Amino acid sequence: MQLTIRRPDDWHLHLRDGAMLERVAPYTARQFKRAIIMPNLSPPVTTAQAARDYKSRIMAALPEGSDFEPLMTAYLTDETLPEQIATGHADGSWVAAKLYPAGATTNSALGVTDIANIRAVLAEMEKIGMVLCVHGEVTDPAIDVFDREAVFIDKVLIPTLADFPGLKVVFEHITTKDGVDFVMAAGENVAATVTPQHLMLNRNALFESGLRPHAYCLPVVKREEHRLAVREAATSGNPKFFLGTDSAPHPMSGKVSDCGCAGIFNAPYALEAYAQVFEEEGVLDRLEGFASEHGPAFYDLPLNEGTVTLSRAPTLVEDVIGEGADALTPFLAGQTLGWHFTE
Ligand SMILES: NC(=O)N[C@@H](CC(=O)O)C(=O)O
Ligand SMILES: [Zn+2]
Ligand SMILES: [Zn+2]
Repeated sequence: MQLTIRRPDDWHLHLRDGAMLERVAPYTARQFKRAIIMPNLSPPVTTAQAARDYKSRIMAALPEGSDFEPLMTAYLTDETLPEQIATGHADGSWVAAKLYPAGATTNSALGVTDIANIRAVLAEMEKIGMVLCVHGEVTDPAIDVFDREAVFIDKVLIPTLADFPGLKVVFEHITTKDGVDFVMAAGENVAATVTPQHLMLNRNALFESGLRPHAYCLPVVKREEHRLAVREAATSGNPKFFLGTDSAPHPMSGKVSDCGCAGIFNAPYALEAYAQVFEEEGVLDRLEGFASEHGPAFYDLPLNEGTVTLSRAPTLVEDVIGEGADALTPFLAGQTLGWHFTE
């Protein structure tokens, strides 16, 4: 049995830089035509020139003959100017801007400390129809880590959309029923991406017979009721929900440590993982919309030409890729998936 779908895109991806970029880019380029490239490098991608330079480094890291297309993003800070964002959008340097609440996740220290500081930027983005990608978690240490997404909706998203009702927002990597309900109730200008891990894991995975650093990402995986709500939304066929892996590689030395980094490296078998979820839900016919159609429609980009094919054959995920301190543990390491990506 084979499943052929229009070539998909990844609407939330970390490719990193330098040697790591060279290692991980081929995995994404193999499965996806385009990806929204997260700007949380160190230092972050805050200028159009930095975005163009980073895009060149990504292109140089692609395998011979690849037609993969990186879609670049701007990292918003308290100092970002509206005209800077608009100019980079108009000249094609970036397609979206990313809001990291300062301190919320990996390399977010220079993010936005208060949404009030970027009001002029948001007004400009609303005017020009530019997408705002959001890491939707509050950073208040008084808020339980499992509640940070839900509180962000009430404290930040709802008031921001009340002020900028036409702003296009992608609520990235949603993890909760609260996130699902919010996106469904919002206007057509609000959508969400969904990762494989938030479809497959609940918070028990963090502690399964011991502490599991490779199941740790942000937003942290939640209770089963939330996983089920996210799964139902992603597989419902609703065009507000689309594929964004949030593949976020960290070397072993970063993951397995006294203070391990957040991030799951799921790029190598991303489509196989999503296909498994859609098959389990009995809606394989909806995978194409989720993976290849809803995202371009929201971003006002053309659908990809061509197809990819998955066959109904086992794929064993390797335990580890590479060696020593630099090794990468892929998502679902050591497990067998029911689908195999062929081309
Ligand atoms: N998702 C993660 O756990 N980590 C991401 C950052 C992010 O997307 O929040 C990373 O860059 O490592
Ligand atoms: Zn994030
Ligand atoms: Zn991310």
